[in-house]
Amino acid sequence: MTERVIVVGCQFPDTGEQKFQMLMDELKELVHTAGGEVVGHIIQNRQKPDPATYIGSGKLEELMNAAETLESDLIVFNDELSAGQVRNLDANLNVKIIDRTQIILDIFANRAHTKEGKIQVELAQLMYLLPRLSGQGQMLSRLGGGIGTRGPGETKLETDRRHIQKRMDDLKKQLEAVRAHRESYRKQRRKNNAVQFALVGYTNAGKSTLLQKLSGAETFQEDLLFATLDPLTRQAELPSGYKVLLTDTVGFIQDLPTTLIAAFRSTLEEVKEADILLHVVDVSHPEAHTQMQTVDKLLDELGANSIPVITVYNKRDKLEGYYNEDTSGKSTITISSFSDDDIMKLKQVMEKTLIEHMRYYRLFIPVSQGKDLATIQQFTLIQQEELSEEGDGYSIEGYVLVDHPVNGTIRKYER
Ligand SMILES: Nc1nc2c(ncn2[C@@H]2O[C@H](COP(=O)(O)OP(=O)(O)OP(=O)(O)O)[C@@H](O)[C@H]2O)c(=O)[nH]1
Repeated sequence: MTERVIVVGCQFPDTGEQKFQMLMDELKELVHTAGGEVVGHIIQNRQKPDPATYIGSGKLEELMNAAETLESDLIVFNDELSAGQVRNLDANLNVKIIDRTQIILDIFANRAHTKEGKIQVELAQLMYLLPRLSGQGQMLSRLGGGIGTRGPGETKLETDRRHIQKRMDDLKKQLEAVRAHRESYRKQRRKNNAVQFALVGYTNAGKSTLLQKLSGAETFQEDLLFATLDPLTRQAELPSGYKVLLTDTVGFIQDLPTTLIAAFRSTLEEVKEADILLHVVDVSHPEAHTQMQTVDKLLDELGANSIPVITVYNKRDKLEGYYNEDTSGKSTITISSFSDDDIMKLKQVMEKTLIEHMRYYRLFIPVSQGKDLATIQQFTLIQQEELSEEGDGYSIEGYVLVDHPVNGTIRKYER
């Protein structure tokens, strides 16, 4: 059954008209992603939120009427509500009420597919719930199912504060264990010296689609926000045949509640591990510029601002007319993920950017050294390989990561 949803938002003086509109539109998309249907919206201009009911009493009455006339099952507020506000609204409205954080949590809960993702979602849900437990009776009676109540932790939520605290401690321990496991995987990767590209970008920019096109592998992808909750890593082959790793990351969103940023830190930490970032931008989105700034700001906060970035303006096919390409000197490319030609061009830019961070080598290797030849072919980016006229060996030109163990083998034949 599709829940009928009314969205409610307040515009305060410090939120510009445009930003407020964007946040409201985004909330509607979030409702859609969570499986609901927006049947109405109520907005109010206020100096500050009403401490008791968030919206003013007149608006509350309007909301009560709308909820009845529109036969809505759910009201979603475009902000984080306090426990008191929820309690007071609950007392006036006969409909389930949730806030922006809860709907994001709900979507995360539905999307988590790895152990780490599930733990993080449950932890974030409990962190959200804990300070709001005072009005327990009403809070818990609201957990009747549907949007805002789903998730790995849903049955465990019906328990007291102490129990929740204990559950959180357990989850944190589990998370540590999962992270230790991932850390060992990272060490392995460093040992193999595989180059890692990470896809970052605003939610729905097309990261999962690009990961799939670049790697040729099947990955989960759909036209819904947050299709990607857990990092996904795939292998991709650059034009020279050099193999790199590509990691997808969770989509950024404006004003992501801080509790969520903390809970999803490890997903975003993948970003810091990357050698090069692909910042995917939906160039057809009217707010593309603001979205880019949001991503840049969050990358800054993560301490990932020293990693080279290739800006990928995606969905060029949705643009009418010519898109004026950025010529600021930064690595940028405008593509459509659906064009094989564009994907090839992007791979060329990726290879070019990567080469800037590698060492050039030139060598001659006798045909008798088959094992070394195979190693060099596997671990370096080869630009040219030619059998000598005498047929006794290969001349090879290429690039190698400066700290890769294969440098030892290369040096034996370099000239
Ligand atoms: N027209 C057009 N649509 C695209 C292009 N690339 C991706 N899409 C569509 O955009 C939607 C979102 O793509 P995803 O790859 O799921 O986006 P994402 O960035 O991974 O999204 P999150 O997981 O929410 O962070 C899907 O419907 C894609 O088919 C493109 O170049 N052109």
